[in-house]
Amino acid sequence: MSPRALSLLALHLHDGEHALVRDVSLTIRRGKVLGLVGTSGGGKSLTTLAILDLLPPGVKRVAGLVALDSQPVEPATLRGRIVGLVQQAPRGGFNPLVSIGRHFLETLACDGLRGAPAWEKMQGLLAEVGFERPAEIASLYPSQLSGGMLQRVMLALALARDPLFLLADEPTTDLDLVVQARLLDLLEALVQRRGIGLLLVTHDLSVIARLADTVAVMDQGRIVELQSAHNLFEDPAHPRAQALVAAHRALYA
Ligand SMILES: Nc1ncnc2c1ncn2[C@@H]1O[C@H](COP(=O)(O)OP(=O)(O)OP(=O)(O)O)[C@@H](O)[C@H]1O
Repeated sequence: MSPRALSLLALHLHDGEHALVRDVSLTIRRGKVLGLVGTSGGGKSLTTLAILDLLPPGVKRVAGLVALDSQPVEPATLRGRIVGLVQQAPRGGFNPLVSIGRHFLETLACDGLRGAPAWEKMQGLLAEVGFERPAEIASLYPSQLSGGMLQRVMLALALARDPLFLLADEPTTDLDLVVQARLLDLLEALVQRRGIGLLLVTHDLSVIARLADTVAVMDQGRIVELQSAHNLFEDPAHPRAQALVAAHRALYA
């Protein structure tokens, strides 16, 4: 049976001088959205990257486990096939001299998919993220697409190997509100249609209000609050969570 839950257990990250992430445990469940919010520099991105063992040089995992349905796994083995990754500012995530189509073909070749079946799968993926003329998009180069289009292409690439879980780190930052709303609709549809478990990292509580089932609040490398999205807005317990909700209400109430 395919795994239902992806967990991070008691993660500690260190840069040699300071603890950056302390005792962080999280569980992402299939068909659900776990929001990860908090102050800038709180440790959200490093926590996300640790799930796939993609930490930057100088940052070490000194303790902690990644598990699928409570069975410990080697994080690097999850990349792409079990867990997809979508990051912010997609332009830097593409090779400018390589067409969109070739980006897909290289990813699909990881699973031995080539030729006509690969083209067919690529067109299906591009259609799934809302492109009406997938073949045309595949022929373009990254510089010929807008930021919002590239973000959708990145999402389609993250789905190329049919992952069960998706890690999305600030996927809507830098997009205009209309494009943001479209991307959030798309993520919600993927969770429902494919039964993907989504970790959604954001500093924007309106994104959380729109999509998350459960929310973890991070502050200075620790999770200081973990509860349902509804309760976070109604009754935030930790001062950091209270400050985030108050700031959100001041902006949007
Ligand atoms: N390569 C690195 N080497 C050393 N320290 C790092 C490195 N990358 C990040 N850090 C530090 O680790 C801490 C957590 O950073 P991280 O990027 O995970 O925070 P974040 O919550 O994602 O912030 P933001 O919302 O601004 O993206 C910060 O103090 C940051 O300065």
